Amino acid sequence: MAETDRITGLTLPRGARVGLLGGSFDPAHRGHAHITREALKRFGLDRVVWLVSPGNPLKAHGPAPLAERMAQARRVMRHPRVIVSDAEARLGTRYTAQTLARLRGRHSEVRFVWLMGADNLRQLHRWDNWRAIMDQVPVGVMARPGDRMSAQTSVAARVYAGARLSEAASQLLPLCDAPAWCFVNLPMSDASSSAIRAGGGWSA
Ligand SMILES: Nc1ncnc2c1ncn2[C@@H]1O[C@H](COP(=O)(O)OP(=O)(O)OP(=O)(O)O)[C@@H](O)[C@H]1O
Ligand SMILES: O=C(O)c1ccc[n+]([C@@H]2O[C@H](COP(=O)([O-])O)[C@@H](O)[C@H]2O)c1
Repeated sequence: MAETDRITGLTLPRGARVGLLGGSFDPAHRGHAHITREALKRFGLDRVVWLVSPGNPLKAHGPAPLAERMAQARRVMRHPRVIVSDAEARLGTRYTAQTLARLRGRHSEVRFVWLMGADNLRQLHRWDNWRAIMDQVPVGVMARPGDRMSAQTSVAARVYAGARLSEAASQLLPLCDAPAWCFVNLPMSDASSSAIRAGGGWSA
């Protein structure tokens, strides 16, 4: 039986292949659920953890309260292999490079994969210490409307071109040593939190 880590609150079996989907989830929507189900299949993951962020360091406006976003995320994503987590708030980290270092330290026998939509790969080089992200864990990138091509020619994609795994080999991603990244095409969802907020559709 896996033990629950007293700091992160996560119960992750030894050797498990665990995808981390970091996000504001302000609010969570069907696009998040869709890429999560795809990631489980395409990257051969045992679990996906939704890391509900205390606040994206690049976004000027703070999100809705964490408890509301967690509750909404749990309503949107009910799946036996998906965990909605406030581990970043528990760890007191906001920057992904730092979060990964702490998670890897506390769950040293887990194979983590950082997951993100193509829009985030496009701007990854603006994140704090971004190369440390690529150098710590394999990264799985999922197509998103409008960003499929630009992401693949982004700064991060070019700098780490030699570490790209072909889409046909996506199942191997969790077993790769970093740096390694893989872009997968999938039936795309145009859902976005900003569109929901703009439509006034956010209700916790
Ligand atoms: N429809 C989607 N297709 C692919 N990836 C997505 C989609 N929606 C969200 N993601 C990815 O999920 C992660 C968390 O996204 P986030 O919580 O910021 O939602 P968002 O819809 O992108 O929000 P916003 O519109 O406020 O930027 C990011 O890596 C993002 O790229
Ligand atoms: O570490 C950074 O500098 C950094 C900058 C921007 C975004 N992130 C992370 O990227 C994830 C997606 O953020 P968001 O707001 O687009 O959902 C979330 O986990 C953020 O903490 C991280």
